[in-house]
Amino acid sequence: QFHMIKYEDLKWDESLGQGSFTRIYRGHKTDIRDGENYTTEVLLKELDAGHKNCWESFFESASLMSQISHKHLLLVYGVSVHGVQNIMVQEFVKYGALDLYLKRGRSVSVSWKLDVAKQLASALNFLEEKHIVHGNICAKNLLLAREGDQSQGISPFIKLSDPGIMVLDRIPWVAPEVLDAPDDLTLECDKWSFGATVWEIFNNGNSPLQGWDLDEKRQFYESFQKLPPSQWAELADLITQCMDYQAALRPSCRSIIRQLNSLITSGNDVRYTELQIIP
Ligand SMILES: N#Cc1ccc(Nc2nc(N)cc(-n3cnc(CCO)c3)n2)cc1
Repeated sequence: QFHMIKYEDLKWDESLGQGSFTRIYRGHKTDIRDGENYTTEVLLKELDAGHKNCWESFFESASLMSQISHKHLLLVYGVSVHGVQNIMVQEFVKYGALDLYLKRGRSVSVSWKLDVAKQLASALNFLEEKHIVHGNICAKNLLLAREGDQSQGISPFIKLSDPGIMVLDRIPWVAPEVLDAPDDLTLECDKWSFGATVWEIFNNGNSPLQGWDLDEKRQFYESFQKLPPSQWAELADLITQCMDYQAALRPSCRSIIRQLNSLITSGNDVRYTELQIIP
Protein backbone atom coordinates (compact mmCIF):
# COMPACT_ATOMS: atom_id res chain seq x y z
CA GLN A 1 0.00 0.00 0.00
CA PHE A 2 2.85 2.39 0.68
CA HIS A 3 6.57 2.64 0.42
CA MET A 4 8.64 1.35 3.35
CA ILE A 5 11.52 3.66 4.23
CA LYS A 6 14.66 2.42 5.99
CA TYR A 7 15.10 4.00 9.43
CA GLU A 8 18.80 4.60 8.75
CA ASP A 9 17.83 6.75 5.75
CA LEU A 10 16.10 9.21 8.09
CA LYS A 11 17.61 12.05 10.11
CA TRP A 12 15.70 13.92 12.85
CA ASP A 13 16.07 17.69 13.17
CA GLU A 14 13.98 19.83 15.52
CA SER A 15 10.73 18.86 17.17
CA LEU A 16 7.71 20.76 15.86
CA GLY A 17 5.26 19.87 18.59
CA GLN A 18 2.79 17.13 19.05
CA GLY A 19 -0.70 16.22 17.98
CA SER A 20 -2.85 13.70 19.77
CA PHE A 21 -0.87 10.40 20.04
CA THR A 22 1.73 11.74 17.60
CA ARG A 23 4.90 13.81 17.70
CA ILE A 24 6.14 15.73 14.67
CA TYR A 25 9.70 16.66 13.71
CA ARG A 26 11.40 18.36 10.84
CA GLY A 27 13.91 15.94 9.30
CA HIS A 28 15.61 14.67 6.18
CA LYS A 29 15.54 11.46 4.21
CA THR A 30 18.34 10.30 1.97
CA ASP A 31 17.79 8.46 -1.28
CA ILE A 32 20.34 7.00 -3.60
CA ARG A 33 19.36 7.43 -7.25
CA ASP A 34 21.72 6.36 -9.98
CA GLY A 35 24.62 6.35 -7.53
CA GLU A 36 23.92 9.90 -6.29
CA ASN A 37 22.98 10.76 -2.69
CA TYR A 38 19.88 12.97 -2.43
CA THR A 39 18.53 14.41 0.80
CA THR A 40 14.96 15.68 0.98
CA GLU A 41 13.53 17.78 3.78
CA VAL A 42 10.65 15.86 5.33
CA LEU A 43 8.13 15.96 8.16
CA LEU A 44 8.49 12.97 10.46
CA LYS A 45 5.27 12.04 12.23
CA GLU A 46 5.93 9.55 15.04
CA LEU A 47 3.10 7.51 16.48
CA ASP A 48 3.41 7.12 20.26
CA ALA A 49 4.62 3.59 20.96
CA GLY A 50 2.00 3.42 23.70
CA HIS A 51 -0.87 3.85 21.32
CA LYS A 52 -0.56 0.62 19.43
CA ASN A 53 -4.33 0.51 19.07
CA CYS A 54 -4.25 3.58 16.79
CA TRP A 55 -1.77 1.67 14.69
CA GLU A 56 -4.15 0.68 11.90
CA SER A 57 -5.76 4.11 11.57
CA PHE A 58 -2.23 5.59 11.45
CA PHE A 59 -1.27 3.28 8.58
CA GLU A 60 -4.70 3.55 7.00
CA SER A 61 -4.37 7.32 6.72
CA ALA A 62 -0.82 6.92 5.39
CA SER A 63 -1.94 4.50 2.73
CA LEU A 64 -4.98 6.62 1.85
CA MET A 65 -2.75 9.62 1.16
CA SER A 66 -0.21 7.63 -0.78
CA GLN A 67 -2.76 5.90 -3.05
CA ILE A 68 -3.87 9.16 -4.65
CA SER A 69 -2.06 12.27 -5.74
CA HIS A 70 -3.48 15.76 -6.20
CA LYS A 71 -1.87 19.17 -5.94
CA HIS A 72 -3.87 19.98 -2.79
CA LEU A 73 -3.28 16.63 -1.08
CA LEU A 74 -0.24 16.15 1.12
CA LEU A 75 2.43 13.85 -0.36
CA VAL A 76 3.32 10.95 1.93
CA TYR A 77 6.69 9.40 0.98
CA GLY A 78 6.08 6.30 3.06
CA VAL A 79 6.43 4.83 6.51
CA SER A 80 9.31 3.56 8.56
CA VAL A 81 9.04 1.01 11.36
CA HIS A 82 11.83 0.85 13.92
CA GLY A 83 11.21 -1.49 16.81
CA VAL A 84 8.03 -0.23 18.45
CA GLN A 85 8.26 3.10 16.65
CA ASN A 86 6.05 3.88 13.64
CA ILE A 87 7.03 6.91 11.60
CA MET A 88 5.13 8.48 8.72
CA VAL A 89 7.40 10.39 6.33
CA GLN A 90 5.62 13.32 4.67
CA GLU A 91 6.64 16.16 2.39
CA PHE A 92 7.64 19.12 4.53
CA VAL A 93 5.08 21.89 3.99
CA LYS A 94 6.81 25.24 4.54
CA TYR A 95 4.38 27.13 6.79
CA GLY A 96 2.78 24.28 8.74
CA ALA A 97 -0.75 23.96 10.03
CA LEU A 98 -3.19 26.67 8.96
CA ASP A 99 -4.91 27.07 12.34
CA LEU A 100 -1.61 28.01 14.00
CA TYR A 101 -0.70 30.28 11.08
CA LEU A 102 -3.99 32.19 11.42
CA LYS A 103 -3.75 32.29 15.22
CA ARG A 104 -0.31 33.87 14.93
CA GLY A 105 -2.26 36.94 13.92
CA ARG A 106 -1.28 37.05 10.26
CA SER A 107 -3.88 39.50 8.94
CA VAL A 108 -5.05 37.87 5.73
CA SER A 109 -7.65 39.31 3.37
CA VAL A 110 -11.14 37.99 2.70
CA SER A 111 -10.06 36.95 -0.79
CA TRP A 112 -7.12 35.06 0.75
CA LYS A 113 -9.55 33.14 2.97
CA LEU A 114 -11.95 32.45 0.10
CA ASP A 115 -9.05 31.23 -2.05
CA VAL A 116 -8.02 28.75 0.68
CA ALA A 117 -11.63 27.60 1.09
CA LYS A 118 -11.90 27.05 -2.66
CA GLN A 119 -8.68 24.99 -2.72
CA LEU A 120 -10.05 22.82 0.08
CA ALA A 121 -13.33 22.44 -1.83
CA SER A 122 -11.44 21.33 -4.94
CA ALA A 123 -9.48 18.76 -2.90
CA LEU A 124 -12.79 17.48 -1.49
CA ASN A 125 -14.29 17.39 -4.98
CA PHE A 126 -11.36 15.24 -6.10
CA LEU A 127 -11.84 12.88 -3.14
CA GLU A 128 -15.61 12.77 -3.79
CA GLU A 129 -15.00 11.74 -7.40
CA LYS A 130 -12.78 8.92 -6.07
CA HIS A 131 -15.43 8.05 -3.44
CA ILE A 132 -12.79 8.57 -0.76
CA VAL A 133 -13.85 9.93 2.62
CA HIS A 134 -11.17 11.95 4.40
CA GLY A 135 -12.89 11.97 7.78
CA ASN A 136 -10.88 14.65 9.50
CA ILE A 137 -11.23 17.93 7.67
CA CYS A 138 -10.25 20.85 9.93
CA ALA A 139 -7.94 23.86 9.84
CA LYS A 140 -5.31 21.92 11.83
CA ASN A 141 -5.11 19.45 8.92
CA LEU A 142 -4.69 22.16 6.29
CA LEU A 143 -1.02 22.90 5.65
CA LEU A 144 0.16 26.15 4.14
CA ALA A 145 2.70 25.61 1.38
CA ARG A 146 2.74 29.21 0.11
CA GLU A 147 1.73 32.36 2.02
CA GLY A 148 0.74 34.26 -1.11
CA ASP A 149 1.36 37.93 -1.69
CA GLN A 150 -1.67 40.08 -2.46
CA SER A 151 0.45 42.92 -3.87
CA GLN A 152 2.09 40.52 -6.34
CA GLY A 153 -1.19 38.74 -7.07
CA ILE A 154 0.26 35.49 -5.68
CA SER A 155 -2.39 33.36 -4.01
CA PRO A 156 -1.81 31.14 -0.96
CA PHE A 157 -1.48 27.38 -1.51
CA ILE A 158 -2.72 24.70 0.89
CA LYS A 159 -2.30 20.93 1.16
CA LEU A 160 -4.82 18.73 2.93
CA SER A 161 -3.01 16.56 5.47
CA ASP A 162 -3.60 12.89 6.28
CA PRO A 163 -6.74 12.28 8.34
CA GLY A 164 -4.52 11.34 11.26
CA ILE A 165 -5.98 9.56 14.23
CA MET A 166 -9.63 10.21 14.99
CA VAL A 167 -9.92 11.63 18.47
CA LEU A 168 -13.20 11.65 20.33
CA ASP A 169 -13.91 15.31 20.99
CA ARG A 170 -14.16 16.22 17.36
CA ILE A 171 -17.38 18.19 17.87
CA PRO A 172 -18.15 20.38 15.89
CA TRP A 173 -15.96 19.06 13.04
CA VAL A 174 -17.41 15.55 13.13
CA ALA A 175 -20.86 15.28 11.55
CA PRO A 176 -23.65 14.58 14.07
CA GLU A 177 -24.67 11.29 12.42
CA VAL A 178 -21.12 9.97 12.93
CA LEU A 179 -21.40 10.17 16.72
CA ASP A 180 -24.02 7.42 16.71
CA ALA A 181 -22.38 5.39 13.94
CA PRO A 182 -18.64 6.13 13.90
CA ASP A 183 -17.94 3.36 11.41
CA ASP A 184 -19.91 4.50 8.41
CA LEU A 185 -18.19 7.76 7.52
CA THR A 186 -19.73 9.08 4.31
CA LEU A 187 -18.77 11.78 1.83
CA GLU A 188 -21.47 13.96 3.43
CA CYS A 189 -19.50 13.89 6.67
CA ASP A 190 -16.67 15.71 4.93
CA LYS A 191 -19.14 18.41 3.80
CA TRP A 192 -20.11 19.06 7.43
CA SER A 193 -16.44 19.31 8.43
CA PHE A 194 -15.81 21.61 5.47
CA GLY A 195 -18.41 24.01 6.90
CA ALA A 196 -16.75 23.98 10.32
CA THR A 197 -13.34 24.51 8.68
CA VAL A 198 -14.52 27.53 6.66
CA TRP A 199 -15.88 28.91 9.95
CA GLU A 200 -12.38 28.52 11.46
CA ILE A 201 -10.71 30.19 8.47
CA PHE A 202 -13.01 33.22 8.82
CA ASN A 203 -12.53 33.28 12.57
CA ASN A 204 -8.73 33.62 12.56
CA GLY A 205 -8.08 29.94 13.22
CA ASN A 206 -10.03 29.89 16.48
CA SER A 207 -11.80 26.61 17.13
CA PRO A 208 -15.59 26.76 17.13
CA LEU A 209 -17.13 26.02 20.57
CA GLN A 210 -13.70 26.67 22.05
CA GLY A 211 -13.64 25.87 25.76
CA TRP A 212 -16.95 23.99 25.70
CA ASP A 213 -16.81 20.67 27.54
CA LEU A 214 -17.95 17.38 26.02
CA ASP A 215 -21.45 17.59 27.54
CA GLU A 216 -22.04 21.12 26.27
CA LYS A 217 -20.79 19.98 22.86
CA ARG A 218 -23.14 16.99 22.82
CA GLN A 219 -25.96 19.33 23.84
CA PHE A 220 -25.02 21.56 20.87
CA TYR A 221 -25.82 18.62 18.56
CA GLU A 222 -28.81 17.37 20.47
CA SER A 223 -30.53 20.76 20.23
CA PHE A 224 -29.53 21.18 16.55
CA GLN A 225 -27.62 24.36 17.27
CA LYS A 226 -25.62 26.23 14.64
CA LEU A 227 -22.24 27.96 14.92
CA PRO A 228 -22.35 31.75 15.45
CA PRO A 229 -23.05 33.16 11.97
CA SER A 230 -20.69 35.38 10.04
CA GLN A 231 -21.88 38.93 9.37
CA TRP A 232 -21.53 38.09 5.69
CA ALA A 233 -24.92 36.51 5.06
CA GLU A 234 -23.95 34.58 1.92
CA LEU A 235 -20.92 33.07 3.71
CA ALA A 236 -22.98 32.20 6.77
CA ASP A 237 -25.53 30.60 4.44
CA LEU A 238 -22.92 28.38 2.77
CA ILE A 239 -21.60 27.25 6.16
CA THR A 240 -25.16 26.50 7.31
CA GLN A 241 -25.89 24.48 4.16
CA CYS A 242 -22.74 22.39 4.72
CA MET A 243 -23.56 21.92 8.39
CA ASP A 244 -27.10 20.72 7.75
CA TYR A 245 -28.19 18.14 10.32
CA GLN A 246 -29.73 16.19 7.46
CA ALA A 247 -26.71 14.77 5.61
CA ALA A 248 -28.59 14.32 2.34
CA LEU A 249 -29.36 18.05 2.16
CA ARG A 250 -25.71 19.13 2.29
CA PRO A 251 -24.55 20.65 -1.03
CA SER A 252 -22.43 18.78 -3.57
CA CYS A 253 -18.81 19.85 -3.95
CA ARG A 254 -19.69 21.41 -7.30
CA SER A 255 -22.36 23.52 -5.64
CA ILE A 256 -19.92 24.51 -2.88
CA ILE A 257 -17.34 25.60 -5.48
CA ARG A 258 -20.01 27.53 -7.43
CA GLN A 259 -21.14 29.35 -4.28
CA LEU A 260 -17.51 30.13 -3.34
CA ASN A 261 -16.95 31.56 -6.82
CA SER A 262 -19.91 33.92 -6.41
CA LEU A 263 -18.63 34.92 -2.95
CA ILE A 264 -15.25 35.66 -4.53
CA THR A 265 -16.79 37.97 -7.12
CA SER A 266 -19.28 39.61 -4.73
CA GLY A 267 -16.53 39.85 -2.10
CA ASN A 268 -14.41 41.80 -4.57
CA ASP A 269 -17.22 44.16 -5.50
CA VAL A 270 -18.52 44.96 -2.03
CA ARG A 271 -15.97 46.40 0.40
CA TYR A 272 -15.59 43.95 3.26
CA THR A 273 -12.84 45.48 5.35
CA GLU A 274 -12.77 42.77 8.01
CA LEU A 275 -15.34 40.08 8.60
CA GLN A 276 -15.32 39.14 12.24
CA ILE A 277 -17.57 36.31 13.30
CA ILE A 278 -19.01 37.41 16.67
CA PRO A 279 -18.41 34.32 18.82
N1 LIG B 1 6.96 26.60 12.77
C1 LIG B 1 6.70 25.76 11.98
C2 LIG B 1 6.38 24.72 11.03
C3 LIG B 1 5.78 23.53 11.48
C4 LIG B 1 5.47 22.53 10.56
C5 LIG B 1 5.77 22.71 9.20
N2 LIG B 1 5.51 21.75 8.22
C6 LIG B 1 4.63 20.71 8.27
N3 LIG B 1 4.64 19.82 7.25
C7 LIG B 1 3.78 18.76 7.31
N4 LIG B 1 3.79 17.83 6.31
C8 LIG B 1 2.90 18.61 8.38
C9 LIG B 1 2.94 19.58 9.38
N5 LIG B 1 2.10 19.54 10.49
C10 LIG B 1 1.96 20.55 11.40
N6 LIG B 1 1.09 20.18 12.33
C11 LIG B 1 0.71 18.92 12.06
C12 LIG B 1 -0.21 18.13 12.94
C13 LIG B 1 -1.64 18.51 12.59
O1 LIG B 1 -1.89 18.05 11.32
C14 LIG B 1 1.31 18.52 10.91
N7 LIG B 1 3.79 20.63 9.32
C15 LIG B 1 6.35 23.91 8.79
C16 LIG B 1 6.66 24.91 9.69
